[in-house]
Amino acid sequence: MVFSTIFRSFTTVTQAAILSADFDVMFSRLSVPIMLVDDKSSLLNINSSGADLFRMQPEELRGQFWAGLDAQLTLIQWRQRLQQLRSQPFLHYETDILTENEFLRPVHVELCRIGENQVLIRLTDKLPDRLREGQIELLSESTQTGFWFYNRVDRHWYVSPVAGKLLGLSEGFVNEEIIESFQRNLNPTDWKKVQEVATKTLEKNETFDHLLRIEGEEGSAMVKISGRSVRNALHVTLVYGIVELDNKYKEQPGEQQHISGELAMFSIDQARDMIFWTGPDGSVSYVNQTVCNKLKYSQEEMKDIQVFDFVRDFGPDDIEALYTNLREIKSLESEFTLISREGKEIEISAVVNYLRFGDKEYACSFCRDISKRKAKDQRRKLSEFTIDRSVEMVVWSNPDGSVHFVNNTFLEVTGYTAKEAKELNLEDVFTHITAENMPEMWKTLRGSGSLTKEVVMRRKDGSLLPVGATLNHLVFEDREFSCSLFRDLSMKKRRDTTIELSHMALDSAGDCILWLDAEYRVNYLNQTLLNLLNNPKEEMIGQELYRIFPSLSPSDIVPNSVLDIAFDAGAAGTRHLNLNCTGLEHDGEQYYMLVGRDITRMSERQEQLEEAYTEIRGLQDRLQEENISLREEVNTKYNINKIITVSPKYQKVLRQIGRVADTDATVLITGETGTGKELLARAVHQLSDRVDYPMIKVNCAALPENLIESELFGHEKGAFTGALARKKGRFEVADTGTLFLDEVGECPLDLQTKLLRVLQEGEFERVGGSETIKVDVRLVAATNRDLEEMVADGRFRADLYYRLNVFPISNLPLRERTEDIPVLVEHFVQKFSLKQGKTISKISKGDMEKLRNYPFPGNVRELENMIERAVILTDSETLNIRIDPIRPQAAGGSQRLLTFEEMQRKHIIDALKFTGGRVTGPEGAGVLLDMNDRTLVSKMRKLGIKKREYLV
Ligand SMILES: Nc1ncnc2c1ncn2[C@@H]1O[C@H](COP(=O)(O)OP(=O)(O)OP(=O)(O)O)[C@@H](O)[C@H]1O
Repeated sequence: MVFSTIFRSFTTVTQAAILSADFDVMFSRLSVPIMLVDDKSSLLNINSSGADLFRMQPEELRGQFWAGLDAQLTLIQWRQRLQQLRSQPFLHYETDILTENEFLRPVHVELCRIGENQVLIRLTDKLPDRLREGQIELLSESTQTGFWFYNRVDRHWYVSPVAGKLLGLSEGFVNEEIIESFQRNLNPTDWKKVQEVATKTLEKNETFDHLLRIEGEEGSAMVKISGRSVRNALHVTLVYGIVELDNKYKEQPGEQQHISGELAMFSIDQARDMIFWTGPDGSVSYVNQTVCNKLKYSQEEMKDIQVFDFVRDFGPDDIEALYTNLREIKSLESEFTLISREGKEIEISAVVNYLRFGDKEYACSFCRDISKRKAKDQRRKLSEFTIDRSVEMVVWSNPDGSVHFVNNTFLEVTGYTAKEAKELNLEDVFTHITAENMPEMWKTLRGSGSLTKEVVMRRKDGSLLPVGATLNHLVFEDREFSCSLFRDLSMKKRRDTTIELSHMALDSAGDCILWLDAEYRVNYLNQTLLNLLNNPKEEMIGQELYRIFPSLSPSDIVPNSVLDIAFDAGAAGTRHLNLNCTGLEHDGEQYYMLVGRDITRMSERQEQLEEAYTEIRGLQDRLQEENISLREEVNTKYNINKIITVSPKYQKVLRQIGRVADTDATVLITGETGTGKELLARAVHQLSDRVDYPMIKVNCAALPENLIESELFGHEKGAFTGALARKKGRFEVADTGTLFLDEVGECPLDLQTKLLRVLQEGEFERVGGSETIKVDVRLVAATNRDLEEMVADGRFRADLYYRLNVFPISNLPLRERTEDIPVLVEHFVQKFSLKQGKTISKISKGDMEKLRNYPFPGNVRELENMIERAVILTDSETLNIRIDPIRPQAAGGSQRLLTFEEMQRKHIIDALKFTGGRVTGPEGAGVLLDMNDRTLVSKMRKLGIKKREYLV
């Protein structure tokens, strides 16, 4: 019953408790055979009662396998049992265990699992219970029947005193001597019979009944020995039986009396207790055989000595005091130390009885050797001593909270005396324990077997102390205890605070900190680094280095080195770290610390700076080139900003302009439409000495044939219908300045003749006038036509062509200077954004690439229009541009087919150029285009055409 409680209480014992010294002590103290095995059935611990069943020492058994000791158990069965133990708390079965002498002992096995992988095994010896020797002796005496048995497994003989007497065995017989002694009392024939019977009985499960003549010291007698055997699956384990006098002897009452007296004496002699009869003077009247055996004196020798000779520290005064006491209370219990003949000390516990026969007084003492118990007490004291010196406070308490035991550490820490401590209750000491919650605590403790928590302890002076507590539930000798261990946490708390502070400091450091272990796995990383990685800390600990910095490998981690790395920090983009690597050794382990400074901004600035330098270098180079062509050769009035270019080829063109500008030479600018011929013409004017005088433009293609002459040379009043007043012609207006003849290839042939005259003679007459007018005009002409071809075809006068072609400048199409596209885009975006009041600062890389690859048949004008449209459509910082797919070329011509909108646009612009920007009225573009003025205005708005750009 007691055991089963303990056994069950073990099921709740935690792993920590199993490892504790207390557990070991308790385990070894248990009298029931018990052992602890792991899941591989290896025996971790066994107490001495358990080891006795194997007839071995605990040390010999530890480490052996239960599956080997259990004669019927295989390893597979053991695994099955373990499996069963997962779903049920206990398992029982019957088996045989293999003893040291290779006998099988039948046992009952009880298994229960404790902790994760340990099993507690309780064994119950199933060899038939021995009757207690005392009981047997009683029975023997009253029935005059002797009992005996032979435990074959333990090779243990028991022969009750009556049986011994009947078999004529000598006194003080022990195991091996019994057979020898017995044989001596038998005649050889009987001995042979006995041997045969014994062999048969041990082989089979037999009963026997045998009559033998015993030749004892006190004459011969006929005795009957009966017996039977008990066996297990393999062999007989036990033989037992009785011995009694043959009936014929029993019928003799005198003899019976005699034997009975003898047996009584014999019984006393063989009793386990030491029995002394002593007188008040210290003389020894009688000692039994057990005393002789223990003290190593013979019966005779004992009669010559006094109690003072073998009881330590016991003198005449003591015996007198003892008798005084005995006469009054008749019986007393006391402990003495006996000294054997060899000087060995034997601790005894004695029950001393007072006997009086006539005038003679005796002290009859029944003494039991308690040396073993004393040694145990000694051991207990030693463990208490050890507990007292433990750094942990130990408190054993009862279920009502009253303190059962405290160690010295507890007294030192709390300031209580040992006496005061005994009066304490847990609720006096721990702030969290109250009489109300105590039952709950015990319930939890019983359920889980152990509790660990941080609590606050109240010292005697009322001051509080944080302690770490481990409470264990233990049942010892049928009593429940809580065995609690407390550790002063104030130091730990202080250390924890320091650690916490250091962690906070590391976390709030501006630098990224990463600790790696010897395997280059993450041991710690601070918050700064975590913020960059954007991953939970738990996921990062234990990870390999590349998970943090993919570009780093363990071989890069060299103590005292500095590394610059870039890594992808997700949403935060690419980050640049400057890492300092340090190697450290702690507790014999190697660690590496990487302290990284985020130098992303610095790197970005560096990159920006480098970009800026490159740009500046580029600008410098460009400026240097421009300087050569423009600043050195061209006058300072030249407005370089209006001509945007980075193309070296185009700069050659500009250098030509610079060279010819301040001469009076006629300049012929050729090139595809929209390449900027007019821009070059204006540059020639601006860079010439005539810059302070007007540059007058005449678009030869836009002038109606009937008006062209009067437009160029002017007319007198009434020269033709509608000539209401005299009007100066463009040549006259351009006097001392520059006349720009745009699209000169479109000039009608008769006009070409008149033009030639002006160019050759520098004079002309107004239409309808006779006055010869002389003008000083610098002529710049431009055309997108191949004049040479026209001359060859007779569509252009050769002499005029040579007159114009004094200084030919061939303008480049945009597709031959694609490097100008990005700068022109930027220029136009800026120009139109400003106009539209927008802030557009970006263009996608893809769009820019598309633009660079676009052939721009309409050249810079087409690009300009494209950008203007895009700016109108853009509502963000990034230009929203649509690059039209390239359209086929117009059949037979060099120009591509214009869209309907482009065509309308070109047509309106041409009209505006002709009217000098006038839209409405009799001289407006509406009349030319045969369009209602309001329709034209709205069309222009829709197409983004500004009349002021065409005002002359
Ligand atoms: N290098 C340049 N830098 C800035 N703008 C330019 C450049 N070249 C041309 N442009 C612009 O392109 C548009 C067309 O230029 P321009 O009228 O001079 O060309 P064009 O060759 O005379 O055309 P067309 O043959 O149709 O008369 C104008 O708005 C002009 O300012």
